Amino acid sequence: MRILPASEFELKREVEYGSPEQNETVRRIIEEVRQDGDAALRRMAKEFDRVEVAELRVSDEEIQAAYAQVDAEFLAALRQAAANIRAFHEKQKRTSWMDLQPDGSLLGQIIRPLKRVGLYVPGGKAAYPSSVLMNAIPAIVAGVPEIAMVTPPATAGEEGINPHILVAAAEAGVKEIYRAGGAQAVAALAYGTESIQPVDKIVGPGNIYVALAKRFVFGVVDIDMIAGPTDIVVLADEHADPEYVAADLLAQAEHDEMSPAILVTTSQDLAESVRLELWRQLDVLPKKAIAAVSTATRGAILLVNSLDEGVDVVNRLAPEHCELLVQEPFNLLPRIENAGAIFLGAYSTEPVGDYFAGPNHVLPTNGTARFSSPLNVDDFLKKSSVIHYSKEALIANGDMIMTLARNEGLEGHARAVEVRLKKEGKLK
Ligand SMILES: NC(=O)c1ccc[n+]([C@@H]2O[C@H](COP(=O)([O-])OP(=O)(O)OC[C@H]3O[C@@H](n4cnc5c(N)ncnc54)[C@H](O)[C@@H]3O)[C@@H](O)[C@H]2O)c1
Ligand SMILES: N[C@H](CO)Cc1c[nH]c[nH+]1
Ligand SMILES: [Zn+2]
Repeated sequence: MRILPASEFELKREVEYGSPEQNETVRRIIEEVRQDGDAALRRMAKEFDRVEVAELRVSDEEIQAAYAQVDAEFLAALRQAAANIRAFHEKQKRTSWMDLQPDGSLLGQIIRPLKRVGLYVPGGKAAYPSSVLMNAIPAIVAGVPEIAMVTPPATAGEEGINPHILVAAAEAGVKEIYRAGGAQAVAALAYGTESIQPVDKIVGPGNIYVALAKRFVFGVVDIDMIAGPTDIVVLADEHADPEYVAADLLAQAEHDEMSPAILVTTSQDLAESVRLELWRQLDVLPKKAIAAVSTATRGAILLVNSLDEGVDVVNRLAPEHCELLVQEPFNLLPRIENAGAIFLGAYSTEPVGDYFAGPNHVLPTNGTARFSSPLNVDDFLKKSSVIHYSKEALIANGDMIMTLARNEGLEGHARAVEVRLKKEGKLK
């Protein structure tokens, strides 16, 4: 991994989001699914996942049978993670409110769950039961009545949906699951096919094809955010342990060849030792083939003159994950403005958040933490404003409303008020 001054570093962002070829592929896939429905999903399962899919929907029997294929240790850990995620998201719940004014008018906000949402659970290079929980639990806490989940029909060349994914879905309470991945699954959720009813919103992370497809269908349905290839920035001082830093960078670099893993440090010594550690740890990493590409092409070790400069670099990069491996992490916390999730101190390694602590791991990537938030209960709610004006309130404020309407040249708006004031004999 290259070491360079932070001032010389230009992050390779997906400015146009994906290459022209990837955009073209996704456009074609979406069009084919719109035209051919289930047949297109089956064709693409063959083309991209190398499997024949007969039945798109996973049966209840298959879901139950998956329990026999997972061990007790996994199930216990999954259940504890689910409890932690549920407890965290319960705190995000909101309630409708109504405010009665002294003049008898009533203003308020009604909050309702979305009716039908689609969850994308990635599964191309690795299977992500943790992403099932992270997608489904906030939707369930929000009270969404219909949840459809899609996930690729093969993972890492192995045919079939990984049983751990099915068990995670069952534990979370998701029953409607389809064997479809990539852009084609997103298109199916947005437009519907013979087997898949369209949804109101699509959430969940995925690779560049999934992220692009979500962007394409936005407007037909809502989406949560662009949660594409994962990324991490570690801000470390001379007190950080190079073994920990290297391990945490690789933990994200192993997700995807497109995943940036970046160290920002005030210490030249740490920079050198992390580079050595990275070589050592990469060499024995099972996902070496992926992490070697991401660290070489997107990774970097950036030198800064002070932690203040380091914080500025973090805010400029706006990472999905930011680890503060410094002596006093809480001192820096208030200044980290752009980050999907912030991990403080040597023992808060990023996988604690990926799997277990409770906050959501579906997070904005590619610098979108400047304006997007982690997946949360609000993503599954919609709001309606409630306005009730009493006769007294309209009489008291009608003049001002008419003034504003006439200022915009909208006489019809003014008259809708005027007609009422006239009838009440209150026109000044
Ligand atoms: N941001 C987050 O919150 C978050 C969370 C978890 C995972 N992730 C990311 O999710 C991604 C998972 O990626 P993945 O690939 O393992 O699974 P995936 O399910 O996202 O994508 C697999 C699908 O991509 C499609 N595909 C693959 N190659 C294609 C091609 N050349 N043309 C068209 N379609 C193609 C196939 O249909 C395949 O089923 C990683 O980038 C990981 O970093 C992000
Ligand atoms: N780091 C990924 C994006 O936040 C989530 C994940 C799932 N499993 C392992 N990691
Ligand atoms: Zn991860």
